[in-house]
Amino acid sequence: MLSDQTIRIVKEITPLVAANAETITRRFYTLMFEGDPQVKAFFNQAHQHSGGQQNALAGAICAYFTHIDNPAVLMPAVELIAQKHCSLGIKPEHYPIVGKHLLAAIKDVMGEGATDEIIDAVAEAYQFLADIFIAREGAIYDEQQSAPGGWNGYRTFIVDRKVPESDVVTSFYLRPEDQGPLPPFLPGQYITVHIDHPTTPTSPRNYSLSERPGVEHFRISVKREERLSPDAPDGLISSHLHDAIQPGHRVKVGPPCGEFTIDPATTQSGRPIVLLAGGIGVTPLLSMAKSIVHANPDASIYFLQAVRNSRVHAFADEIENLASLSPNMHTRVLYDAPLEDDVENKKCDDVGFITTKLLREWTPYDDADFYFCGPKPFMQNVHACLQELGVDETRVRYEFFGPKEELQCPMKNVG
Ligand SMILES: NC(=O)C1=CN([C@@H]2O[C@H](COP(=O)(O)OP(=O)(O)OC[C@H]3O[C@@H](n4cnc5c(N)ncnc54)[C@H](O)[C@@H]3O)[C@@H](O)[C@H]2O)C=CC1
Repeated sequence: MLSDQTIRIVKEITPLVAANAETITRRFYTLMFEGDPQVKAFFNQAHQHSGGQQNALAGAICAYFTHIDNPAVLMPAVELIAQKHCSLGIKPEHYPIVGKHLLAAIKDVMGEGATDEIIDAVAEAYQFLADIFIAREGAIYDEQQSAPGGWNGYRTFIVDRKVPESDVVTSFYLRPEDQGPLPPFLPGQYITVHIDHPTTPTSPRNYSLSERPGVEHFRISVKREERLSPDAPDGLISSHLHDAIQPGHRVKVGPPCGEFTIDPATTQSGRPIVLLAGGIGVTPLLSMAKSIVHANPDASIYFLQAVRNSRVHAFADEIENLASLSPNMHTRVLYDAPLEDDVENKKCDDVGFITTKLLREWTPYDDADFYFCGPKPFMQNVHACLQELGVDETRVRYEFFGPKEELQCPMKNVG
């Protein structure tokens, strides 16, 4: 338990820390990458470059400090972060490194305001949270290792097949080089892929599994992200996967992780499931839909795919084929930038973005569980529509690829 004094001090400094949180986290990453450059390998530099990682950490610190007297409300966020940490191979020995540089960053930013008493309180609070993460991550590593076909760290996989799904999305079918079994996973989970880029040292990347569990391969479906400039880290790995990784090549893969999941068995209850996919956010939702249909062909599923147009529309046939196996699966396709003959050729059901009206008319919104994934503006839009329909937050789940972000006001989704 944290001491009362620590709780009191942390509460007192929370407004000041919140006002300076991003300055603190930017300073923190600078100090850590200078002082302990070996940890840089864990961090996607595209997320550093965009500021997403710094924002996510700032949000996490603010949330923790705000709820310091009731950390139980942080458990969903702890689970999300613990799963990401395990996907990257974060170990107990990394926590003192982070703690040291975080305290130094707080001291730097707060200056003389950071008294010894304050620094001691923050150190105690940090250690308390670190111990929670270390315990949970230890349990996840144990589960991964002991699962049939499971492992810890990296296992070598062979690219078996490479299948274009649209102009921008390509699927990679991966099978273990050792020909051993694959572990079970929950639909919605991601794997970690580590490839050595020929010119640039890079960190591993998470990709959602787009197939259901129980088939003989893992499948990831990767969107080619735009390279903003030749030096920018954005799109470095996705372009390399598209251009250079071919069938027969080896990649290192970390075991399935992630808490944006659905247990197909729960769909036996008859509650409808609404899956709303924006762009490449379709990948975890496709795995969910296939798993549910496999477990319960009669399940009530509403699968909406929002994409720009037919050129970038991945999995159109796969989703239609799936719906043909399931009498209660309803599909809908929205294009917001249709090509000239897309509407005429009935490639989409509607033109535009998702609206409250569409969800009201097409989904059993007063009863269903909602899962959505897509680019941030898409998720903000869906979230606002669901709020307008009065859908309770307990029936709403969504996932950000990469560092956690907020859909609404900061800290709203932490509890
Ligand atoms: N959950 C996550 O964190 C996800 C992040 N992304 C990232 O977002 C970026 C764009 O992804 P793409 O697949 O190219 O998506 P995209 O830009 O093609 O958009 C997909 C669909 O989202 C909807 N959408 C886009 N902007 C909207 C807005 N302002 N309001 C309402 N709806 C909107 C539209 O229906 C659009 O067709 C990529 O960099 C990708 O990595 C993509 C999917 C999931």
